[in-house]
Amino acid sequence: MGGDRALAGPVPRQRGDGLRKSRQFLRMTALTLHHFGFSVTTLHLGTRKSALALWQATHVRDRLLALHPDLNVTIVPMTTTGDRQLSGPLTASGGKALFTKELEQGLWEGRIDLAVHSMKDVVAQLPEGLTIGAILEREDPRDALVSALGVSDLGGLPSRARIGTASLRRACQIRHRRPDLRIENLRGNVNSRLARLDAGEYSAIILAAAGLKRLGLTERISGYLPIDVSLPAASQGAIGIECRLTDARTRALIAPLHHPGTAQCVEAERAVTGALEGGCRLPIAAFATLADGQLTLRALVGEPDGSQLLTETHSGPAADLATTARAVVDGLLSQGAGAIIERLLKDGA
Ligand SMILES: NCc1[nH]cc(CCC(=O)O)c1CC(=O)O
Repeated sequence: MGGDRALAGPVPRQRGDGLRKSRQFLRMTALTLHHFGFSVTTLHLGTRKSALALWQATHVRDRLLALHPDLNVTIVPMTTTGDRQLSGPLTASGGKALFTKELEQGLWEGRIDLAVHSMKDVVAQLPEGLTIGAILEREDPRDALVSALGVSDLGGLPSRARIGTASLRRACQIRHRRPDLRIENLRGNVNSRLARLDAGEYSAIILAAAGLKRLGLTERISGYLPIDVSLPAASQGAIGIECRLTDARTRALIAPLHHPGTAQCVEAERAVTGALEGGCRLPIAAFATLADGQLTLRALVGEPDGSQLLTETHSGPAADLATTARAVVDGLLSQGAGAIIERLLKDGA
């Protein structure tokens, strides 16, 4: 390296040489320090400020430090537009991109190197130049019932009981089984939703089991809604780490956290919601499992009032998950999902 140049004598100085040399100097310094047991690698890890987001960020930091003891990881809590607008239905206020945009801006500008997200909150189409560098092993994907009286399933709730959820997906599936229940809008972070239940506003609320478990609130779960009662949202329970596409160093550092089985399921689920313009403006669910290299994908599109609920399930080799996802989407469309989606998107616009 550089030897040929030295033998060839002085080289005319070129524009950009200085910059290249100082970069090279920094790199050599880092390598030398590393050689003597020092490391100057610091990663800035961006996160939202909710308790769940901070738990997830801390979890990713701790797992990175366990893998790379020399690494510095600085957590950078950021406020997103979505966090500032926590009133009214999510569907009316611009959707879930609002929860990731500021973090993605931070990645773009180099203020952070990683952004930790619930994959459920990550939109189908990532901004240019960014990638999900790792998806962690999924936590419990089910929805959980948290009820004031400890009722553990939908059937045990009294007639006309008030149920808190802001999710069209949850509302549609609950109403399908129990048209008498009164679904009421409930937004906010996990702890504020629990506080409103405790204040007596609802008989029960529905939350992702994953969030409750991560926050050490497992004992608040009155019962788990089975997958065939409440099909989960695409990616529910999975944490993703977003980074710059070209940031090879960061991508290499997080690569060991990647869980390929979870990633395949999440990819199949997101293929369905992506193809159907999903997001949180529609009652739409998608959930995949893997067994012996076979991926089974189930998805659902419904009417918010629960009057219609279309489901489709297909299996195929995990290596060919795009074909399975396509079959599920085509099946839903041939059952009439297109008309439901078109009408709901028009009404919501
Ligand atoms: N929409 C908010 C959100 N995003 C991710 C989770 C739960 C954790 C997860 O799915 O990984 C939650 C809360 C909830 O749905 O109860």
